[in-house]
Amino acid sequence: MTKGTQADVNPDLKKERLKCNFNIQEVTFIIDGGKDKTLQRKKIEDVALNIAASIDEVPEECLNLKERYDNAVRKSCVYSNIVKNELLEITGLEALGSPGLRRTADAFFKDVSPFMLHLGMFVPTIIGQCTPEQQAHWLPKALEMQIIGAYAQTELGHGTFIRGLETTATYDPATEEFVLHSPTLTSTKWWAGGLGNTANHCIVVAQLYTKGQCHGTHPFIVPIRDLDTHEPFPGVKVGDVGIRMGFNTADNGFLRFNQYRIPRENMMMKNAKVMKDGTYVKVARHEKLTYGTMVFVRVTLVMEAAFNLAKAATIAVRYSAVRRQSQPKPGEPEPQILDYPTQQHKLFICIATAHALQLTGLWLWRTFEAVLADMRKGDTDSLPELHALSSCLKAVSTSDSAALIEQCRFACGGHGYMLSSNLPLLYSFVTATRTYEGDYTVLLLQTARFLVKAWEQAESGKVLTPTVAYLACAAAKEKVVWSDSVDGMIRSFQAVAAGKIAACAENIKRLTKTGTSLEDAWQLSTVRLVAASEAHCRAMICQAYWHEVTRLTASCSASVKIVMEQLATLYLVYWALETTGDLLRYSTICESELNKLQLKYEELLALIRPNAVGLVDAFDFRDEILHSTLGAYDGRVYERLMEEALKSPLNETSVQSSFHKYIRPLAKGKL
Ligand SMILES: CCCCCCCCCCCCCCCCCC(=O)SCCNC(=O)CCNC(=O)[C@H](O)C(C)(C)COP(=O)(O)OP(=O)(O)OC[C@H]1O[C@@H](n2cnc3c(N)ncnc32)[C@H](O)[C@@H]1OP(=O)(O)O
Ligand SMILES: Cc1cc2nc3c(=O)[nH]c(=O)nc-3n(C[C@H](O)[C@H](O)[C@H](O)COP(=O)(O)OP(=O)(O)OC[C@H]3O[C@@H](n4cnc5c(N)ncnc54)[C@H](O)[C@@H]3O)c2cc1C
Repeated sequence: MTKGTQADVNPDLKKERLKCNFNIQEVTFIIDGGKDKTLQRKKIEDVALNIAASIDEVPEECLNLKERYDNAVRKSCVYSNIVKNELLEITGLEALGSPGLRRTADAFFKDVSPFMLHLGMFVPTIIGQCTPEQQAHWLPKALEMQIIGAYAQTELGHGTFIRGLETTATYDPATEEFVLHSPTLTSTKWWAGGLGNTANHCIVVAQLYTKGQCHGTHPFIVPIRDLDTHEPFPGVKVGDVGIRMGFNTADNGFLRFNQYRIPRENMMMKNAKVMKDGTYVKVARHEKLTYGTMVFVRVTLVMEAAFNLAKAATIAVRYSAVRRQSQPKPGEPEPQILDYPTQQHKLFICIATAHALQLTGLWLWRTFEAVLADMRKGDTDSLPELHALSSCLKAVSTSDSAALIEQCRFACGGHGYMLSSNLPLLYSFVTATRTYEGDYTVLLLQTARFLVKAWEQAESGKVLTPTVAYLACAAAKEKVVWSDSVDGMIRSFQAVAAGKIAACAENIKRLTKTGTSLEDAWQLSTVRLVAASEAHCRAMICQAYWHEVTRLTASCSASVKIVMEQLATLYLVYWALETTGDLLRYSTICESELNKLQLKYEELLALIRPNAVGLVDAFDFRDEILHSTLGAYDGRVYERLMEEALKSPLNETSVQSSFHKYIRPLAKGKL
């Protein structure tokens, strides 16, 4: 963070920091995943952010669309040189996925880099879908930025239903080439980040045809523009998809092929091959391994959701400590808005959710690495559970994060609406995560498939995988008695999830018994299935969050343990109160226990209040990364709002030319 001199800091924020009763650094280490990780992140931030060339003279939002894109490309080039020359030196390939890199990217780009998908999906797909020989060919070029890539899977007509993609890649053994073709308007590739004007290569997901037979979708690396002139190759039509709600510097593009040829070797052949004579050979043991990049990105998106929510919470909590408004007690000074319990209700759940998602995200990452290690040995048994886990966690984390970032904006009143607060841009960026890399509903329904199967296994007494092991108790019809202890609350969330899954399974059974097809019975149950999947995910987050807090604070100072447990308990109580209908239905909770729970929640708000600023300081965001007039470390909110306002192009002259052209003639009756 950029601390400045103490003299510059807003006096209310100074007092807040004196009130904080725990060691902030210890909490930072927990959030980062360990002291070593914090040190590495800070080193990456120091190296990257010392480069002055990235600083914008005019705020990004004051530039027109084309200027914004050009500026984003300029900064992307500066930034990729830093990554290539400095950061990869520090940590090797690991730097690409490091939180340090993710954070410094935000210091450079208030919106999104047009290179984001190059690092975020093009490089990971090369690593995940290429043979070692192919990797040796493509990876150095991509890391050296000799080629820039995008990931074009979605089409105008299909995003969710991958099996319905229409782009074809037909093998021609005579020339040992694939012929890429876009047979219809709806087969046009659409949305790929970096594709519109920036990328010269693209991973294209297309239906593979060889020897007259379709083998389903496969990924190909496709050169689309000349490396020197950057002109699209003949047979390639590429461009920008038009202005979007956010992501306007991400260069999302469209792409069409007209019988466009690429060498056979450009098929990514780790999981399936086409031999020179056109023979198709399946290498992978699991049907869905070509979906691997999506699983990887979904796993990373859970921590991405935590990261963005932590930024919004930092902005809103610091602002709420500085802002004073209203006079609840006559004759007394106006209170800091952070003193209002309703404001605490809006904001403390944001801090707790950022912790919950970060710690669950770290746990998910370790699970992902373990599954990858198994798969390297040829064992794909845990892939279905990873897919189920990553699908629901991606859906719920991105949805919660977007909703709570918007809540942070509301919590900042009118000033939260200013682009200079950074909350609107943050929201437009994060709300897209609910859709991309798998829509919310669609992913919850993927998890639901796994849950219904697990329920059937539980009923027949089979051994269950760890994340659904709780279903065994429910299948044995063991009644859960409500208790407001942490374990009691987690057990009750699990009972809710189990009850909902059981109701779905029963509904499907009932419908099929009366002659409805299984597909129709499934469709008729999807509203319940989504709810069951969400309940399962919530129970899992509660369990993982509490488990991680207990584990990680075991060797911490007592005050850190207390504040971390207060936050985690707040998360559980908040969700119990949000889902009282479910708890009344599936546990023994009653009116008096609900009243007790509400009191407990209000007590927790009061307990967390003195540590609120300390808790957001522990996220350890430098001002360059927050980009916010309301959230800077020194709390000079009003000064910064005024400084930013003066940068508006509309303040360059005291009279606009439109006055002479229109307003004056209008007043004189001459228009
Ligand atoms: C310079 C700056 C740098 C800064 C760096 C900053 C980094 C920031 C981080 C962010 C970067 C990334 C940005 C990303 C931008 C967006 C990119 C995209 O959207 S790309 C586009 C993303 N697009 C999407 O996400 C599209 C979403 N759609 C889909 O993924 C699929 O169509 C589907 C999964 C919904 C269905 O697939 P379908 O083939 O129809 O399958 P069925 O339903 O018929 O199920 C059959 C069986 O298969 C099973 N199974 C399924 N999947 C998997 C799996 N992965 N595994 C295992 N199993 C799987 C399933 O469980 C079932 O099993 P069972 O029950 O039978 O046992
Ligand atoms: C900012 C942004 C960046 C993107 N970047 C990329 C990229 O780089 N590369 C890329 O390939 N793609 C990219 N995408 C595309 C993205 O992956 C898709 O938009 C996403 O997967 C959703 O698919 P869709 O647009 O087809 O939505 P649809 O599937 O058409 O969804 C519309 C509605 O239908 C519902 N629906 C669809 N199917 C079902 C079902 N089976 N059951 C119940 N409801 C259903 C959905 O829940 C949703 O409410 C990007 C999208 C955005 C917004």
